[in-house]
Amino acid sequence: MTRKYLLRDVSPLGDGTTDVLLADGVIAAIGGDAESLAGDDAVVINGGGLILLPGLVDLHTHLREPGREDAETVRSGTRAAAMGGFTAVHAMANTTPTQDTAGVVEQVWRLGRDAGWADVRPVGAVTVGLEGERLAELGAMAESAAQVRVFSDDGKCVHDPVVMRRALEYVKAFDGVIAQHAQEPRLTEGAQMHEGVVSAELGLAGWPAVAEEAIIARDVLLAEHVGSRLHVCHLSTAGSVEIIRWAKSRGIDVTAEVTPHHLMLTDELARGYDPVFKVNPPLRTQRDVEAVREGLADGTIDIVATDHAPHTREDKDCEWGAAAFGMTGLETALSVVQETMVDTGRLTWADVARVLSTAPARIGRVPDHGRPIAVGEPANLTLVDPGIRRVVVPEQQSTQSVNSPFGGRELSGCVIATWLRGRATVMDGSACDESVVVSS
Ligand SMILES: NC(=O)N[C@@H](CC(=O)O)C(=O)O
Ligand SMILES: [Zn+2]
Ligand SMILES: [Zn+2]
Repeated sequence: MTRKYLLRDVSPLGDGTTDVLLADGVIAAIGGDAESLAGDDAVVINGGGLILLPGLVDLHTHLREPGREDAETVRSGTRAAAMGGFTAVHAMANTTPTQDTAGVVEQVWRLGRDAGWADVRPVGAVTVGLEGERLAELGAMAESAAQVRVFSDDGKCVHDPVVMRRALEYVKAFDGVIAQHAQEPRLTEGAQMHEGVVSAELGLAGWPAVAEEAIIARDVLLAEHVGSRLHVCHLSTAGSVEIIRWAKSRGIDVTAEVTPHHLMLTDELARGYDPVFKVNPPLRTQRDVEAVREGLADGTIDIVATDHAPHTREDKDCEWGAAAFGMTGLETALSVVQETMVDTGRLTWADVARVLSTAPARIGRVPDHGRPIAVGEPANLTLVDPGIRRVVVPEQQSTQSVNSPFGGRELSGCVIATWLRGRATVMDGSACDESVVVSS
């Protein structure tokens, strides 16, 4: 039996205020009868001004287990997810061993279930060992207990067009989707950062926008040709937004994600040679940042996904050229979206629920998440205080790694509480310095 929670005067999707009762794992009442049905034993949260959202769903998380438990584990990564307001995460396949068999994806799924912080949906590798040659056992992963629906060689691009075509065709049988890390490998050999004015000045090898755009253009045409569903990971350039806009206008079944860091940060940050800003795809220009914000606002880009990529100090605290690509993001994603998109008037909180919960749940075919806030629905929810301002301290986060590009920055908003099937995974506002009054 989970406890009952009475949320007084909360604002579902930021629209009006009401009382919400959580009991027996579901939303038991909204409005009038919530108070009377609560009884004496409910935990009461006085939520004046707090926004209630469906639990966030991340389509792109690196949990690093099995293989790199020194950077993150399923337990530490999903705890970070809960702190960030997430109730479900997709665990990327670039683990060691690779998540390319039913056995490995079931292991990751089970670790997530046992940890209990958030539902873990393992992503299956497209090719054996992410090597881009032979298709992995996609059907067996789909039919396993992990119920894999998203397949990706993320970290690497499925660059052989025949392999990509076969994968797109194959996953139709079980309503799966191929999530492509769009990076033309020959155009990015040795690349260290975005190719442009700053890379030329710093003398670092450039990762041109066309290396991303060429693969996206090819893949939307392949998806159209075989009538399959395609998802584009961490889209980062203005040109990519244009291609997706064109593809959608033709009716091609493509979805796309942008990361919080590509919504906020630019390649100017590389000037300090601090590898905390080294990521794949690289931070781009202000013009690209404007384009991805606009694409997210007009629906061209479907979702925000974190690409939470924890790395150890050994792998990050070195010279730029030797450092690993990647940055953490689960505990700052919602704040970055609030600051770049809500506080600027580009998205409403209902839109935030769409881009961070409903749409990723739909793309990943995740049951019980991304649902409306309505009586009878599973109580997968997060409660947010948009009024808080907080400085990010990576060492104090729940993720085991400290490679946050937002360390030392002040951000808006903080998660106060998160519920997974009616059980509180975050309750004391521990993700921020302030908390709402909880009495029981
Ligand atoms: N984003 C990154 O820079 N790194 C990711 C791989 C990836 O998402 O491509 C990682 O696994 O570290
Ligand atoms: Zn990637
Ligand atoms: Zn990734």
